[in-house]
Amino acid sequence: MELIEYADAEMMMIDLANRLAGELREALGRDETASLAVPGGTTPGPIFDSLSSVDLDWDRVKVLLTDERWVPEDSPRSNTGLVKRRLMTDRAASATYVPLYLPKEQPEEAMEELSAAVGALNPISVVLLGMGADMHTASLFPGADRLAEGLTTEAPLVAMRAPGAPEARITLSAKMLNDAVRRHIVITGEAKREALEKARSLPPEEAPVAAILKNAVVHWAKE
Ligand SMILES: O=C1O[C@H](COP(=O)(O)O)[C@@H](O)[C@H](O)[C@H]1O
Repeated sequence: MELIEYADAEMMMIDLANRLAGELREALGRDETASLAVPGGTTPGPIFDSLSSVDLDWDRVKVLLTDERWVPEDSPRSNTGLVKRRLMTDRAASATYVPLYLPKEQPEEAMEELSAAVGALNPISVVLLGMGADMHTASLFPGADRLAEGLTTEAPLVAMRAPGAPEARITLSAKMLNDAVRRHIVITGEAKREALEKARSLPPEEAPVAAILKNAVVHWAKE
């Protein structure tokens, strides 16, 4: 794992957006299309704001989430809603969105269809992940019902329900995340920094982020 510390969060978000754009450009130089997986939650909005205006061959880029909460797109909890509002706008509006949600009662009912589309992207060119202070990443939560499956399966996606999460989730598996060509984790604040340090000496069953730290670049700013 490589750790990059930034003087402030605003600078980190801009730098990281530029770095992701550079890696996507590199991928587009190699292949006909490139893919970018991004987190939801409260952290990545400013990265999306910068990235969306970058001059890139966006019509050759596929965008997906690292995980989704099983709620409709118009819910304030929807990660899809966030990505559509803040990333897939401006120049990035011409990218193709690969969904992690379908309007079905439970994620299991959509698993086959979603897995086929997501599995076809393996290896993802660039993955950006967030992390919670509880050491979850994507929707690989400590104490989740299918955490063991999420950490070991060859499948691209796993449905997940966790004690602290109000709705069912769907998440990229650890394998799908680790297969990515480039992998970044973005965190802010002292609590998450402490959680990251703790995770480094714990097994993934207790600290799921530990499963994807190898060869990842962690970007941290105090706030
Ligand atoms: O629920 C989620 O949480 C994590 C961390 O979110 P943050 O609000 O602490 O930044 C996020 O990475 C994940 O994609 C999201 O579904």
